Amino acid sequence: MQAPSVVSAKDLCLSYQTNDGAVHALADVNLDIRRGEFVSFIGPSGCGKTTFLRVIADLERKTSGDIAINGMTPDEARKARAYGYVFQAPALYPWRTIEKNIALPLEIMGYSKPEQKKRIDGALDLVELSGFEKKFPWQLSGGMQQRASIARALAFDADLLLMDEPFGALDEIVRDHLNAALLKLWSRTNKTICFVTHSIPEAVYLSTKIVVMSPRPGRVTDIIDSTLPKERPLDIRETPEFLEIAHRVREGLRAGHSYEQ
Ligand SMILES: Nc1ncnc2c1ncn2[C@@H]1O[C@H](COP(=O)(O)OP(=O)(O)OP(=O)(O)O)[C@@H](O)[C@H]1O
Repeated sequence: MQAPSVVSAKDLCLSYQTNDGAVHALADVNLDIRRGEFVSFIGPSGCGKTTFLRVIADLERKTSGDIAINGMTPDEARKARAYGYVFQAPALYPWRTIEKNIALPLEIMGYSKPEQKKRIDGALDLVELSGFEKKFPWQLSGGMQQRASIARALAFDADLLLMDEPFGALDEIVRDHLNAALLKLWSRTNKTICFVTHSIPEAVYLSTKIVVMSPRPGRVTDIIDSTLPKERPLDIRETPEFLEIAHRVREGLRAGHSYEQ
């Protein structure tokens, strides 16, 4: 039996109106994401990756077509706190400790102090930052700060995690470590993850499904279901199976690129 649908897009279009005319950020996107999947979105700048996440999060409105999140409209899903959002930069408040940063959205939502504490401790444990709750963001490395932002997104305990290039600004070694940690977190929690990246190895290493996109208009050019096992040590990246998937992603990106003038 198939897992239930978490995100379902049918002929989804979104155009931004600008002084230079309409920008077709998403054109006829059809995509079905099921519970427990790890889906990466990859493509050159401007192909609509962020826009797609923003539509799910109800930060942008579709122009036409349909989008459902857990069977709800984006507006209903936002009110039901159906997802956590992790941005490119950590976006932590420097004057608040790590635990106070994670607590902020929980305070706004009116959780009791003991419930806040339980959720903060649980989220910090998941990103392996227990013991750092009293530190300020500037006392942590870039990678730890990004883990703290992931903890903040996890504190709602939503089934869906939207991650917009969360590790893009980090060096390769830290990124490798966070990729492995994220996979562990994903298999422990069975969350559904939508992850934007520019990196082919990162997309192939993390994903059960890779969505290749191309710009002008932003559209999906290939959807690749990974054949890699769920358990993935970092050296899986040297196996023929891994390289084969990476090759298909690269071909998809190249085909999309030739579309540009
Ligand atoms: N608020 C906006 N108003 C007008 N055009 C926009 C707006 N936001 C995005 N765009 C345009 O829509 C297209 C898709 O942008 P989007 O940010 O979704 O792409 P992306 O694939 O995430 O790019 P990147 O990899 O650079 O983050 C681009 O051409 C962009 O310039």
